[in-house]
Amino acid sequence: MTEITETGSLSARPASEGAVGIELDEVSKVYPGQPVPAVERFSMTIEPGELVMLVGPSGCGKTTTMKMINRIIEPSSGAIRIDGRDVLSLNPNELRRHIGYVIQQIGLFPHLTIAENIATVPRLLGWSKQRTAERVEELLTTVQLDPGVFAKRYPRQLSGGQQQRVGVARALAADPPVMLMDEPFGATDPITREKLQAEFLRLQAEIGKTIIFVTHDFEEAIRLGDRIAVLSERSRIEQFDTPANILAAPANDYVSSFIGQGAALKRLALIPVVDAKLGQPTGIDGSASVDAAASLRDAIDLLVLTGAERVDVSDAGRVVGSINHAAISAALGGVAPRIRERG
Ligand SMILES: Nc1ncnc2c1ncn2[C@@H]1O[C@H](COP(=O)(O)OP(=O)(O)OP(=O)(O)O)[C@@H](O)[C@H]1O
Repeated sequence: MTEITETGSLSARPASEGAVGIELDEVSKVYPGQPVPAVERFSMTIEPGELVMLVGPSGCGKTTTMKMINRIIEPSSGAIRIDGRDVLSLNPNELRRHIGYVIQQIGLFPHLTIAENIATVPRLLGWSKQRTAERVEELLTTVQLDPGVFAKRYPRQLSGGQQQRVGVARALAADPPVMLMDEPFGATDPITREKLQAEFLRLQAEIGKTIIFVTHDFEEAIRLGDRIAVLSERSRIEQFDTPANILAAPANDYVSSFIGQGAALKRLALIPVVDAKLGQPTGIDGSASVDAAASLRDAIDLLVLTGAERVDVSDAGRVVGSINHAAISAALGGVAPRIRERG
């Protein structure tokens, strides 16, 4: 699997060694007293190490679908298997210790320090003090919070974005093979949100967990997901595919309306410059250049910004060709976007 990082470079994203697949088989949920199911016969297979985004409007059943996986909500019918094992046959508490869970409200315990919050599951699992302390330190560093500064603080002494990072660290504490994330960055301002998304992508490139991520933000789904499931009422799957394929060929009007304006521009963000047919270098000394590993959207950006007809493309500081509008259009129409596609 390959993806483009926020800096525009391509990177492999291996599934972590312990990553597991998840299967949902005709899963339904009817809340007591409700005439219609909140989720109706939802089926999906998620590959080990895959990051699947569930995207859909408010009330369509995203959260219910996800919470059935760790049995915070019990399904009314259907089967759920993690690594081939029937989730409904497992002890729910035991199950939840093996599934990381991050939510928008973060849910840190206010009376516990950051270190104690992160240590919640290791403590339940009976880890030694030393092993727990080492893990806490490692995780704080992973989510880019200095342990010396933050370990002993209380949640109220952290900003929203910092608290959200602690939420992610806490979910990762016992190295669960599966992570469920419910609008984890929803409550943060746009700048913090983007930063958290970028950090999260970097982290996932390292840890390769199997992740189900709920969002109502299609842009977020495109940016983060290996595959996106676009859901309508009762968690009906309108399309389940890679971001590139959904943008290139929305299955129906419902999906198109979700994509909104600017589908071509959104697709450009997923295609690397090297996928376009490059021309000869401009030969203009000191002219602006775009990195070969950056996206075609970056190339368009530079063309618009400079007003040039053509800009150079560089690789490791060396000019390897040039790109213009025509080459970018051709890349959109002529080749299948390959970023984020499974390979
Ligand atoms: N405990 C409950 N009892 C009855 N109905 C419920 C309950 N929880 C959720 N619902 C209903 O089930 C449907 C799906 O809710 P769910 O929270 O899964 O949607 P969602 O897509 O996650 O929405 P949002 O994006 O607003 O969080 C909604 O119509 C909701 O009103």
